[in-house]
Amino acid sequence: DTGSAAAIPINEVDIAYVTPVTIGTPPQTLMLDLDTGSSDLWVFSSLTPSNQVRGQEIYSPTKSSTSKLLSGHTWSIRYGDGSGSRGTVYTDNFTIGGLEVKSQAVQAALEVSSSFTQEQSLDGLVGLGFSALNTVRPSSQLTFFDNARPNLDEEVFTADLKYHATGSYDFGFIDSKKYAGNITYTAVQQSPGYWTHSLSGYSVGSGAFQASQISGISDTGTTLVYLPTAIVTAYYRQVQGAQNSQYYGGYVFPCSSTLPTFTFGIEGARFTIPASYINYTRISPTSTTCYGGLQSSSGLGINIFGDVALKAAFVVFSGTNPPRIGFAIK
Ligand SMILES: CC[C@H](C)[C@H](NC(=O)C[C@H](O)[C@H](CC1CCCCC1)NC(=O)CCNC(=O)[C@H](Cc1ccccc1)NC(=O)N1CCC(N)CC1)C(=O)NCc1cnc(C)nc1N
Repeated sequence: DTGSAAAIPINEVDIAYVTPVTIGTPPQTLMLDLDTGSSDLWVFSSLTPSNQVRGQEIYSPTKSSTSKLLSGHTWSIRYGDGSGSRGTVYTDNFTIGGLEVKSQAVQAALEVSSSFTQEQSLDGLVGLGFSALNTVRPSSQLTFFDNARPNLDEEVFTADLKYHATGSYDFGFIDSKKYAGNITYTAVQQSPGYWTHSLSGYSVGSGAFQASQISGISDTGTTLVYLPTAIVTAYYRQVQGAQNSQYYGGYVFPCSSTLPTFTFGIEGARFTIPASYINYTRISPTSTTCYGGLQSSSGLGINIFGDVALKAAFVVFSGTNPPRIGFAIK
């Protein structure tokens, strides 16, 4: 089997991407954020208090003839940005881009934090990290990818995220029309459950490539790129008027400043993030100060290759044994 579905930016600065999925019988369509940085599939539901729902589509298990309560099971998740949710668990038929998993664990929210309530374009998440990170107790549940894997033509899914445009996620095949040249693979460390791998180095603008192993996670659920302070300061040293603002919680600069590109290595291959991706957003609609798409990871305890980096490449998440991740130019 295979599947292919759109990855649609939820706002004008690509803060996140959502993908249409269907749940249950008859199918209920929700827009979910496919997130390689977590492993819970959870949705706004008919059980979510109405004062916590603001425009989101909801999953109603009672309206699905194929839903089953996974009795005695609960879940509770906390994300890197402090947001979180918790609830109960059903199994039901779940489809992404024509690929169906029967009796997928669908985690119905009984409570969501305010930042989820405020994000009306996001109806939940599909965790595509390793199942070890799943928070359902007393028995953890498998991700959509782990459930689909035995029936996939190839044990892969790919991410083709785009800058200010709709991209795609494919399951079970690698679409050669979506990239140029070769795919460069590198090893993945699957513990504790993220897609953890190393960059082989970086360069700023036309500067020399600095070879150095930089370990981090490729995370479609994180908007920006978070790298070691030394690298980030070297980057913003090239930006007129840039400063690391306590007030804004990161590097900001005059929107009129010229930004260099940022290149990262995967083994021997090189991928360049255009300056426009790193000129992430104005700090307010009328401001002339802009917030960078490249920020320091100090304080996170982990480097994160988020959407700002991933949208500069075609990325193959390979569930083979051992797992690996591949990058290609597009
Ligand atoms: C089982 C837990 C699971 C693995 C969890 N995984 C993650 O946190 C990574 C995961 O990819 C999550 C998935 C997000 C969660 C919010 C909703 C969208 C998806 N990523 C993050 O939390 C990264 C930081 N957040 C982000 O990058 C969010 C994403 C977002 C998008 C749209 C709307 C709202 C939020 N972006 C922003 O808040 N932005 C606003 C500010 C702007 N400057 C950048 C964009 C984890 O590591 N949790 C451990 C954890 C707990 N507590 C804390 C405090 N930190 C933690 N790391």
